[in-house]
Amino acid sequence: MTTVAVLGGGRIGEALLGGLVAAGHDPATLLVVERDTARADDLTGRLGLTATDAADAAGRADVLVVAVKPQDVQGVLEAVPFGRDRLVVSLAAGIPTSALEGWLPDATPVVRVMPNTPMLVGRAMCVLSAGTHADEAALATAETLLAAVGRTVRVPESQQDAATALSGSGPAYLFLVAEAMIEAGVALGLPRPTATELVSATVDGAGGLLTAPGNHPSLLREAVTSPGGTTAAALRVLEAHGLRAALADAVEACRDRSQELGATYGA
Ligand SMILES: NC(=O)C1=CN([C@@H]2O[C@H](COP(=O)(O)OP(=O)(O)OC[C@H]3O[C@@H](n4cnc5c(N)ncnc54)[C@H](O)[C@@H]3O)[C@@H](O)[C@H]2O)C=CC1
Ligand SMILES: O=C(O)[C@@H]1CCC=N1
Repeated sequence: MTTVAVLGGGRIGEALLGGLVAAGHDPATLLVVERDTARADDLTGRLGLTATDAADAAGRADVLVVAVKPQDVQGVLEAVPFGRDRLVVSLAAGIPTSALEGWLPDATPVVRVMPNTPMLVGRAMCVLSAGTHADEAALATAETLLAAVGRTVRVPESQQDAATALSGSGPAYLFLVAEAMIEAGVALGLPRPTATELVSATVDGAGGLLTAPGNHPSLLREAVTSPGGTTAAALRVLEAHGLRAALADAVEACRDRSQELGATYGA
């Protein structure tokens, strides 16, 4: 079985490790490098895996997953003593494969991934792009790993900023919508726990419909909307307030910010 070392046992690192354990990956083949020792102890206690240092991880792992904050990636990679070939899978937002390759020994295969936080419940959308030296086998290895925590899709690296604007940051847009709906329900007199349950179940159920094979958002919206009915009254207001334009501008702003962050790493 592939030995995987995750550098950074924070939210995303824990989600990946927890997903791999839940998917049947032998904890004896999972390593975490986490500088917060209390956190490392918590992870090893709960997941049965091993906490170690970067040198040991680099010596033992076939795949090194980078799950520290973007500003910590260079330091972490440059501290790793690379003795043999291994695949590096980076989950760090905005850092191009060219920068990652520059911090690693020549010809290291690198796969850049934009995950999202539904990884915490095994329902991530992970968007993958191969670096210069990552061949089909390297991409397939990364996909197999990430399939333990959700879905995967490959894109050319030039599309990573746009992908970030949809699936990477997208959960936050939907949580904002959920918050606003809950507040609106409370304003109409619903108890907060009831409003929260109604909205959470609705978002979950709508997501289930949306991801069912053959469904399309326009058709699903039509199916809810009786002519002259309640939904039509609500949609008219949303359109009048420019919901589509607001989302288009938000996605573009996110893409632009992702490009700006990438430029600081030489993208
Ligand atoms: N939170 C999100 O929605 C998304 C996050 N990402 C990316 O995932 C990565 C991780 O993000 P989070 O898990 O949210 O961050 P986090 O802050 O929860 O976790 C990072 C962990 O790395 C540890 N760490 C930092 N430097 C270290 C070092 N030198 N050696 C060992 N451990 C070290 C920290 O103690 C911390 O536990 C980031 O690069 C972020 O861009 C990507 C997509 C979505
Ligand atoms: O907000 C951010 O920068 C990160 C990247 C995608 C989601 N969170």
